[in-house]
Amino acid sequence: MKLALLKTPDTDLKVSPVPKDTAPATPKLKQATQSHRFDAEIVSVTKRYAPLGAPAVDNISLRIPRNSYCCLLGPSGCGKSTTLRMLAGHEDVSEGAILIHDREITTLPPVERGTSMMFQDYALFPHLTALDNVAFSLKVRGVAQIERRAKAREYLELVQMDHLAERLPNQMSGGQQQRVALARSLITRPKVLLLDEPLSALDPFLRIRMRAELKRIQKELGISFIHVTHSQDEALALADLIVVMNDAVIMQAAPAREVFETPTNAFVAKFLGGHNVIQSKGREVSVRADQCHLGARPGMNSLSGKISMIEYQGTNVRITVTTAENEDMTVLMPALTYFDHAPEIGETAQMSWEASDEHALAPM
Ligand SMILES: Nc1ncnc2c1ncn2[C@@H]1O[C@H](COP(=O)(O)OP(=O)(O)OP(=O)(O)O)[C@@H](O)[C@H]1O
Repeated sequence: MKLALLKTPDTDLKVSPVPKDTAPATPKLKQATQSHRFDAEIVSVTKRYAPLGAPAVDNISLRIPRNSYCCLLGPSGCGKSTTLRMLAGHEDVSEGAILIHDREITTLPPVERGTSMMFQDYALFPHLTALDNVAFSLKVRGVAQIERRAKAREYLELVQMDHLAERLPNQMSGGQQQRVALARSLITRPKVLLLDEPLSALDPFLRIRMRAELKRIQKELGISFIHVTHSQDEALALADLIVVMNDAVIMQAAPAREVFETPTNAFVAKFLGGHNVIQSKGREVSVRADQCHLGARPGMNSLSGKISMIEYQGTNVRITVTTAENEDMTVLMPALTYFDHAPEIGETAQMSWEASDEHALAPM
């Protein structure tokens, strides 16, 4: 590949301090309209940590449309963090190219790429207040104190932490530190924000609250966020674009609803959960667990097995039917229906589904 061909005229390469005229008293943070088609593009990128070893990322291509919330989702070791680190410039690309706003940045140092990274452990400076932590990168860039503090306040307001501006990190909760870390990574006005498992250190309640906040802030700023996660729920809740990875390659990249409703192959269907992968009339299909029923029904396809697990989930009950071939199938039924005739573990059961709810899977 001739990477030079991908270069576009550079109008925004300089690592300039935030322009002086962009520090309004009230936040006006949305980025100006620009003409690029994609916020980020990955073009046939491969990463090999060892010259002869298996690639950690193997010839992946991805286009992230403007103003997208993109989640990189996949099991441990599939190459998500490596992809993120290559976007950030923390890891060299072995082959291929990366573009941000149509400009090739493959070999540029992190600070010149228009990206910013928010780390899992927040990495705040312990001796600096929230305000000074957020202002820090502007200080490094030579922005005057009054201006950088005004700007830092604006970003603390965005993450609803302005009331704790003078607190040190050890005087803040994990969730509050995370908001400060988010403000700190946004103050340089990145074109794309990279987030490596940003919610994993939070308790489940806070995680759900923060993910709503992340989505709000992403839409408010009008930039793309690329967020690495192991969590299917998190990706489905947040993402405009879900990128499912496995074994160093992209299995599917599509809007959340499309990935859930039409997984491309058995890996995606199983990894997302909520699907049964079934051999039906000589082909492999997925059927959503909430479209499967307990008991044989006329005109429907069915299989038989034994009920091996019943999990009460509040709104729904999740019932596992284990077949003679030792395959676990799931029926997700409304709790109210379940309690009408509560089946029990060990019972022989039929699982049925409409042929029209079958979704054909591509061979892997
Ligand atoms: N610095 C490194 N040197 C050598 N191999 C590495 C390095 N970093 C990652 N790898 C390998 O590259 C592959 C992809 O790792 P990566 O960290 O990108 O996966 P991941 O999907 O982010 O996993 P996790 O969810 O566990 O963080 C793995 O096999 C890993 O062992």
